Amino acid sequence: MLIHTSKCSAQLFNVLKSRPCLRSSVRAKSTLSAAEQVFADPGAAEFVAAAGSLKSIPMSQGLPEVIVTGRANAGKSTLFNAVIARKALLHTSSKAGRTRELNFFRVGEAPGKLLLVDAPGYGARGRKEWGELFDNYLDTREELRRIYILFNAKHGLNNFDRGMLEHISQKLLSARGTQPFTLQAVITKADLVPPGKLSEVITKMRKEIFASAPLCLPPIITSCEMNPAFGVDKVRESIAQACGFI
Ligand SMILES: Nc1nc2c(ncn2[C@@H]2O[C@H](COP(=O)(O)OP(=O)(O)OP(=O)(O)O)[C@@H](O)[C@H]2O)c(=O)[nH]1
Ligand SMILES: [Mg+2]
Repeated sequence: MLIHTSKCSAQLFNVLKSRPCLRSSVRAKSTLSAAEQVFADPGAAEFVAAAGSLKSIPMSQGLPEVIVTGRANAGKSTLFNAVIARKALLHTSSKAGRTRELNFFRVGEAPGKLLLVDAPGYGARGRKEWGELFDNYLDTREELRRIYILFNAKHGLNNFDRGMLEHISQKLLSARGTQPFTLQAVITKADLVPPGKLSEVITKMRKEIFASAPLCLPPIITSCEMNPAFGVDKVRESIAQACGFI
């Protein structure tokens, strides 16, 4: 892991801000206030349920939902903790394979504004049954508004990632040509790439994502290790928009 001195963080932040293709990660003032309102009360967020099988997926609460996916250890649970501004509502670990069920979290005071759904990772450390559970959820959940697919900036995309992008792409359009939910890419752990290489790394990942999933929304770049965390406001804004608050 790179050690990030404040000078290094400042340099990284400048790279992130200056690149046109990364500018989407910088605050969009016009829409931020609505997103800020949705996530204004971190203390009100609550764990709702865990589902290890299709049968145990909780009844819909009529709230819009977004789900996260990505290879094991991509930073899925950490990102959702950052989004709701809670340190450890979701369990994270340096060991891949920490999240093993679909975990539902309510945002906002009951009855709530929306649900965040944390999912187990896929790839070499994933399991077939987790993939089936994830697919079942996508195929049946009418409240699903957007899938967030995360890629570690340090590792780039591998064949599992490309396969997952292609797989989800097939579900993005219904037989009638409508889009029941959308797909948003997120590049995590930007702090693990040397600032001088970040633009090149992100440009390459962006092209690869588009090649496998042309309908995927262009990546939001994040780092939850930077202080303050980078790009999380943009993810909040994206969730609020997907769920109809903007
Ligand atoms: N350097 C750095 N580390 C991060 C970042 N985000 C998450 N991590 C670390 O990456 C590790 C994995 O994070 P998790 O959030 O548990 O990852 P996950 O994708 O939920 O993992 P599984 O549940 O096992 O699939 C933890 O040690 C986190 O602290 C980031 O932006 N930068
Ligand atoms: Mg996790």
